[in-house]
Amino acid sequence: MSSAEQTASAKSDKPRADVSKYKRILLKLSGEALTGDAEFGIDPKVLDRMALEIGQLVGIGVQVGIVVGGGNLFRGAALHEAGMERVTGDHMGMLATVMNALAMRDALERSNIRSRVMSAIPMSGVVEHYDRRTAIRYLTSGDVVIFSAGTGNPFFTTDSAACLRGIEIDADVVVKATKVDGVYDKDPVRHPDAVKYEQLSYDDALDQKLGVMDLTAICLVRDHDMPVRVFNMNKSGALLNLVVGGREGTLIDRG
Ligand SMILES: Nc1ncnc2c1ncn2[C@@H]1O[C@H](COP(=O)(O)OP(=O)(O)O)[C@@H](O)[C@H]1O
Ligand SMILES: O=c1ccn([C@@H]2O[C@H](COP(=O)(O)OP(=O)(O)O)[C@@H](O)[C@H]2O)c(=O)[nH]1
Repeated sequence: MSSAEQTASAKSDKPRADVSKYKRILLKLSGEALTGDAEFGIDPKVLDRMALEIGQLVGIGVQVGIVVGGGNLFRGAALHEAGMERVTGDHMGMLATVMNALAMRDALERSNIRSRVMSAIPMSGVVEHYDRRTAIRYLTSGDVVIFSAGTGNPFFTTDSAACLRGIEIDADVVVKATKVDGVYDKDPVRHPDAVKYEQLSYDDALDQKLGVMDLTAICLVRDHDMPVRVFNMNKSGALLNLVVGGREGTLIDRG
């Protein structure tokens, strides 16, 4: 554990799982990851697989908060490019994350994993409004908490929301699930010769504009010394492995 992670763990009040390195994590799932083999929307098979992997963490006593993206349905920037007013597009993007969160909760509950959805935008009768202290109470009691509607504000991304919620709930680490194995010196999808980093400092990630996470999100974790691990969610067992201390993906921290 880095000293930052030890500090984060020491100041939290949650029960400790023995086998895991991290006791409370914030998992960021991108909307696109939910599409799987489908052309658009949500692939139930992907949700079921994710529920299984999240259930393994809950099974060893890890407290799991999740921020879901909405890029499989709507992105404000893309809608704006197509002519829509940006703020309206961002509102649609945030509502898309609520739909994904409901689908995720459904998959978790079908796997007998207790879960809650909270929304940064009040949506009475559909989901609970986000409240930090309530969220921490749910996590402490072992429920998975899915944070939806991003930060509730336009011009942000769900990466920033994940970092924000991770800091707020005093998570030990923010874990970002992607389609690639970690952070590379350039986009590995477009450059087959890209080289993967095992570890990267916040400042290097900012200076090199590495593209795997937006810069607002990286500034936030840097300012609050919150470690981030980027890993491949398509690799079966990778999530559990990294939570028990395996060297999965790339660690972004103080360096
Ligand atoms: N330096 C980089 N290292 C790793 N991935 C990168 C990098 N630059 C760009 N990417 C891209 O970022 C994507 C992962 O970010 P993610 O937020 O999951 O995707 P999206 O923005 O499509 O939801 C990868 O699929 C990869 O193509
Ligand atoms: O705090 C937030 C988070 C998200 N969004 C909107 O919601 C969309 C979906 O989120 P994101 O693109 O981060 O999803 P992902 O790429 O993770 O699927 C974004 O494009 C924004 O339009 C927003 O306005 N504020």
